[in-house]
Amino acid sequence: MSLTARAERGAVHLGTLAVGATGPAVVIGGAGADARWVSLRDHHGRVPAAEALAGVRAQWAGPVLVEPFSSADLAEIAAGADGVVVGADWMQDFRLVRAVAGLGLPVLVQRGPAATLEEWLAIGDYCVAEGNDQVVLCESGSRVRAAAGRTGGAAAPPARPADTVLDLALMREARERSGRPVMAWLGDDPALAAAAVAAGADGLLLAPDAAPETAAAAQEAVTVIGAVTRREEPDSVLAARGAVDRVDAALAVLLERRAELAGTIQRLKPVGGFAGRDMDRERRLVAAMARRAPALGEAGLAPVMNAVIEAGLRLAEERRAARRD
Ligand SMILES: O=C(O)C(=O)C[C@]1(C(=O)O)C=C[C@@H](O)C=C1
Repeated sequence: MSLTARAERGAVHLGTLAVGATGPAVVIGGAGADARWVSLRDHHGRVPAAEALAGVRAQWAGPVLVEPFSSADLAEIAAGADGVVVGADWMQDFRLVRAVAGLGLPVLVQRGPAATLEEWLAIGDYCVAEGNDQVVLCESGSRVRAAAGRTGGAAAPPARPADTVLDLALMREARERSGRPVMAWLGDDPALAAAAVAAGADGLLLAPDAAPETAAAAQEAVTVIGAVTRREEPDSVLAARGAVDRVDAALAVLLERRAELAGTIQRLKPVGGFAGRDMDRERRLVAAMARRAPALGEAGLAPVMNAVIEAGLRLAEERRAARRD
C-alpha cells in the first residue's frame, strides 16, 4: 500500500483557511500557526467573547476560533469568530453543542477523553441535524493516566501528554468513517506532530497560547512529513509552487542527512573521497531509486544522483582538509 493518502475529504473553511482540502495540513494554535483560537473556558466565563476576540484580532489578521464557556457567549462568537471549538470536556453537552451548531459557523469537535468513536461521530451528526455540515473532528486523547500535575483548571481541554494518550488510529478511522477533515490535539507538545501528519491529520490543534517553538515544530512536520505522506492536488500555479516548496523542504532535510552519511562512509572506507569512487555502487543505487521513481527512471535520476554524490564527496573532502589544518 502506498504511504501517500489521497486527501478526499470535503474541505471545511475557517475564514480563508481550508481544512481537509487537497492542500497541506493546517496548524491552529499559538503564534506561527495558520489560525488562532481562544478558549473562554480558560477564563471561566469571566471574559466576554467579544473582548477575547478583540484581544486576538489586535495581533492577528487571520482566522480565529472560539470555545464558548456557555450559551451566553454564542451571539458574540457568531458576530466575530470564524469557527467554534466544542471542547473535549463538554463534547456531550448536547444542548450547548446544538446551540453552537445553530450558529452556522464551522465547528471543530474535540473528542471527549472517554468518548467512543461512535459518540464522537454522533456529535458531528448532531451538527448536521442542525443544518451545519461544516464539521472538523479533532482527536484530543483518551485519559489513561492519573491527572498528576494537570494544570489549566478542570474546564481546560486535556493537556498532552500529562494525562492523555492521543489515538491516531481512532483519528484515522474517524476520517474514513465520516469523510470529514480530522485534526490531532497536541497541546503544547509537538512530539507527535509528525506521527499525526503521517496518520492523515488534516490539521494539528495546539494550545491557544502554544509557544512559537511548538507552532514552528508543528509547521515543520506539516511541511516535511506532509510532503512525503500527503498527496496534494494543487489547481493553481501558486498552490503548486507551495506544494513544490514543501517537497523541496523534505528533499533538503534528506540531502543534508545523506551528505552526513556519505561523509561517514568516506571516513570508514580504506580509500575515501573522489579517489575511492565506486561507480558500480552508484549505478546500483540509481537502479534501486528508479523503482520508486519510475517516471524519472534511471536516465532521469543518474545525473541528479551524480550531482548529489559529488556534492557529498566535496563536503567530505573539505571537512577532511579542515581536520588536517
Ligand atoms: O558507498 C560508497 O562507497 C560511498 O562512498 C558513498 C557514495 C554515495 O554518496 O552514495 C559516494 C561515492 C561512491 O562512488 C559511491 C557511493
